[in-house]
Amino acid sequence: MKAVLKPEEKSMEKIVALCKTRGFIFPGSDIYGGLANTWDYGPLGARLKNNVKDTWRKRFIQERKNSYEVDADILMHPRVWEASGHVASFSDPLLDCKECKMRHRADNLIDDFDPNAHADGMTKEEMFQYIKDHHIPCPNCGKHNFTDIREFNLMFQTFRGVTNNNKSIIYLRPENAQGEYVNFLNVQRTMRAKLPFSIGQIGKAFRNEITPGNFTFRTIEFEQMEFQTFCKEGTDTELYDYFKAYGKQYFEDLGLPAEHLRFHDHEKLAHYAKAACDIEFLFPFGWGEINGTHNRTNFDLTRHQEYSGQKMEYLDPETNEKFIPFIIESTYGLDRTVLALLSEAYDEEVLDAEKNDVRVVLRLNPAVAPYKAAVLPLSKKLSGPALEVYNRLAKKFMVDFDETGSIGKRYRREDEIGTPFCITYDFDSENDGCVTIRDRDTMAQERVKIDELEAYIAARIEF
Ligand SMILES: Nc1ncnc2c1ncn2[C@@H]1O[C@H](COP(=O)(O)OP(=O)(O)OP(=O)(O)O)[C@@H](O)[C@H]1O
Repeated sequence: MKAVLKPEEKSMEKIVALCKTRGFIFPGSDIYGGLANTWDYGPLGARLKNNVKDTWRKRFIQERKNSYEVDADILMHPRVWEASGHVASFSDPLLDCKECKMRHRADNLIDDFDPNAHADGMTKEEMFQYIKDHHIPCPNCGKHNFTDIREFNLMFQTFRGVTNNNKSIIYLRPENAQGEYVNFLNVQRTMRAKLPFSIGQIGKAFRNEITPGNFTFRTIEFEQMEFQTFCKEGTDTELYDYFKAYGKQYFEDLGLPAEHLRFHDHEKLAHYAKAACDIEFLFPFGWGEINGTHNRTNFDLTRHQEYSGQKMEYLDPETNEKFIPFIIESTYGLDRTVLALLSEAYDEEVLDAEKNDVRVVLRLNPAVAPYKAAVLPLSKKLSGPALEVYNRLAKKFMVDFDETGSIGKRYRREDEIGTPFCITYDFDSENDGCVTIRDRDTMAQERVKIDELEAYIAARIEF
């Protein structure tokens, strides 16, 4: 069901507040005053996130023949990041305000000043000149007095062993992709996979982002759901177009409406890429990338062959040709997807304007809602049999149980956390073996047999 509020009518402050008060997302290291751009998922946020992972696994691994999941280590051989190009060039263009000492990303300063300026197509020098020519002020203090632009590598370094010397440097991976690429041969051989086949992975990535994050949109630790399709050159463009559309459909299936999604084709491409496109979502703060699809050619495997000395070739069983496959990458930011779902689902419905009665409701797709249902005894006297219903359902689904407060208040609490079905056990239930199910979105109620509850819920939470 569509939200009553439009994206521009939603406030990030209210969404952040709801996330904090209802146990979705807390500031990281909260009791120490927080740590910039880190967030912890609470009981409901962790459920929501896991449910999104489940939907992704279903669409990308389970329902696709020739798709294999891996779970590679975060710490990899340092040569991996030399081969991938991250050591040399995974950096942001930064400058400091000489007046207030605030650090900024040059491309963000320009894009915030004029969204049509396309800073992603500019060199460092062009960005500096643009900022100067347009006299762009510091967003913090309003003055225009910046340092030169410097490239700042985004990889977090750490050391293994006891000495902090160059030899022992290792990196926290800044993307999942390399874990899939270095396992290309292992997966191909063990699964006897034939091209085109895909390797997917869900895992953490780390980037030393210094710019403000817009809640969980930009954090220094985040999770990606990645899908790499290995293919023969010549079939790459068709697969690239296919995965752009597949990704958009996945987001729509999750409940993000087509009018709040758009493709953003990249003008400036990384030196190895043949094509790149983001899927952007309309957040309350504007459009933001939630997915990237890239035609990476055979760059990555060629580089790994060069740096590792291992042949990364595929032997075509039909033609007997040997070649290094092309890769179509489709990468999904899990935290950004969760934030998009929360933003889209957040809604306020005026039930009675005179009494200022506004219902806050999270219209989450039931497939990802933290609780699938809540069991509510009408009176505490009914807690015993209601608990039996709860225990039965809890074997199948995440279910909440709430016996405190008026039934109206309990409905509202469940609305706020997106529980699609409230199951009320009343005095008639004892005699007729039925309960009342109230629908979160329509608030319509219907009487359903307790024995049929499981099938009722299962049919409505399928993805
Ligand atoms: N700092 C971050 N915090 C949360 N999610 C992120 C972050 N950086 C990237 N992602 C997610 O990982 C996905 C793939 O990463 P990719 O390297 O393509 O991002 P990116 O183009 O560098 O993102 P951006 O331009 O916003 O920094 C992105 O589509 C996004 O959803």
